Amino acid sequence: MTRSALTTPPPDAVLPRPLPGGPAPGATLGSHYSGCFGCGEDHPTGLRLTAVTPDGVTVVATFTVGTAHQGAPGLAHGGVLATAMDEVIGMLVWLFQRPYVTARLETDYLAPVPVGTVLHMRAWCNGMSGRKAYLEAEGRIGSPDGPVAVRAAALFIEVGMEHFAEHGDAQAIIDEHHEYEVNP
Ligand SMILES: CCCCCCCC(=O)SCCNC(=O)CCNC(=O)[C@H](O)C(C)(C)COP(=O)(O)OP(=O)(O)OC[C@H]1O[C@@H](n2cnc3c(N)ncnc32)[C@H](O)[C@@H]1OP(=O)(O)O
Repeated sequence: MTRSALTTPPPDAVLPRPLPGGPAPGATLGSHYSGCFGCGEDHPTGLRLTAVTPDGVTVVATFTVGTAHQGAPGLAHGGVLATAMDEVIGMLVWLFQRPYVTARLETDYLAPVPVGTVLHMRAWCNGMSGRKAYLEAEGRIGSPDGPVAVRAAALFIEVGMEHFAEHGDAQAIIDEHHEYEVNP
């Protein structure tokens, strides 16, 4: 992965460990919001990704590229592929049981992805330091060990629930996830 210093963990970063009460190995991770473009089951044109965590610290997901996702005729749009990378990384940070948002996303496109492709994605964390999580993802064509078509490195920042209350609709999150409180 061509990664900038901004998405490279510092020497003091630590690797995450599975958290008590987190999903069991092999568990499917639910959507964080039903209206989310990346994972929401109610979104009419979204990617509707679902992910599985094999071990409590990484996630895998598949995304079938459809005609709604084209850039060039017959080929996936690069922005849609970046969205898929952002979302699978977002599903990974959900395992940390604290709210994070994308601060920076870097993407390498290595091969065109035709419509009809099943993209096998994997995301993992390279280290955490304070509020910062340094993350990486890849998408492979056709199978978990197929050719890599897209790679991403990201910096996510932990925020409080007030981030969503101040800038968005925190109540919509709380309505779906009763474990979250805006002013705990
Ligand atoms: C519970 C429901 C979960 C739902 C999840 C949904 C996830 C999403 O939708 S993400 C959407 C897209 N992302 C966003 O909208 C985020 C927009 N950005 C922001 O809100 C802010 O810039 C935010 C929160 C990332 C950082 O702001 P703030 O909290 O004030 O922190 P700030 O002091 O600026 O930065 C903290 C550290 O991160 C670094 N940093 C912040 N942004 C970046 C960046 N883009 N690149 C590199 N470093 C950065 C800062 O330099 C600082 O580093 P240091 O501590 O070493 O000085």
